Amino acid sequence: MKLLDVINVDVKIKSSKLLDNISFTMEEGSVLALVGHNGAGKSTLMKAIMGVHEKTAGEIMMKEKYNQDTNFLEYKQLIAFILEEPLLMSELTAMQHFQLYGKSYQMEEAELKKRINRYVEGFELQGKLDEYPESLSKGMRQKVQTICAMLPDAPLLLIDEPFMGLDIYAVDYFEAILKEKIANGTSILLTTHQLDRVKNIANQFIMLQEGKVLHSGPIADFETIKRRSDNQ
Ligand SMILES: Nc1ncnc2c1ncn2[C@@H]1O[C@H](COP(=O)(O)OP(=O)(O)OP(=O)(O)O)[C@@H](O)[C@H]1O
Repeated sequence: MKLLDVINVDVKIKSSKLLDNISFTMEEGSVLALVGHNGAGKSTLMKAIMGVHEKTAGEIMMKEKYNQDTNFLEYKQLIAFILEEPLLMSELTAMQHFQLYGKSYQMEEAELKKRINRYVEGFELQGKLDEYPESLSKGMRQKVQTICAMLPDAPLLLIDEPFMGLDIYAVDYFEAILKEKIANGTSILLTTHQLDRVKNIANQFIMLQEGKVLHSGPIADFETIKRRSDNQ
C-alpha cells in the first residue's frame, strides 16, 4: 500500500526554484535514501514534506487520503522527524520535550514512560533530563530530538542526515533502534552524504540535482549510476 505521495511539488523562494516538479511515491515498509550534492534540495524536500517549508505547487498525501493542505493534523500524526539542526524549545527541559511529544501523538502514559526510560538509558542521557537545551551539548540536543521522534510509532520517519553529531555508541544504538522500527513496519525517508552508512537499511534511493530528481531506483543500482555520472 502507498504511504507517501509527493506529486509535482515546487518550492520557490523569491524567483529561485529550490524544488522543481518533484514526484515520487513511497510504499509502506520502504526505506528511501535521498542523495545529492550540497545544495541539491534534500533538506528543502524534507522540510516541505514536514510542512516546515511551504510548497508553492503540488500535493503531498499520506496513505492516499490525508492531504497535507486539507487534513494537516491527520497527516502530521503519521509522521515523526529529525532535522539536521535540532529544533528544540528553549523553555522546555529534555524530559518536558519527551512528554510533550508523547502527548501530541496521544501516547498512552505508561507506554510513554517505558519508552522514555529505555531510550534515555540507550542514548546515555540519564542525569540530563532536567536540563534546558542551552545547557546541553550539540550531540545531546541531537539525542533529545532523536528520542522524541523514536517515542511514537509514527508510520513514517523523516531523518535529515541520521547519525550526524552522534558519538559512535549512539550511532550503533540508533542504528539498532532503526532496524527494530523497520522490522515493525516503519517506513523511513532519510537524507545522506554517506550512502555506505545506510546501505544496509535503505532499499531505494532518489538522487536530486538542482532541485530535480535526476535518478531513482533500488539501492543496488546506485553504484552503477554513480559511476556513470562520475565519468561524465
Ligand atoms: N530559506 C532559504 N532561502 C533561500 N534559499 C534557500 C533557503 N533554504 C535553502 N535555500 C537554497 O536552496 C538550495 C537547496 O538547499 P538544501 O538545504 O535543500 O540543500 P541540501 O541538498 O540539503 O544540501 P546539503 O547537502 O548541503 O545539506 C540551496 O541552493 C540553498 O542555498
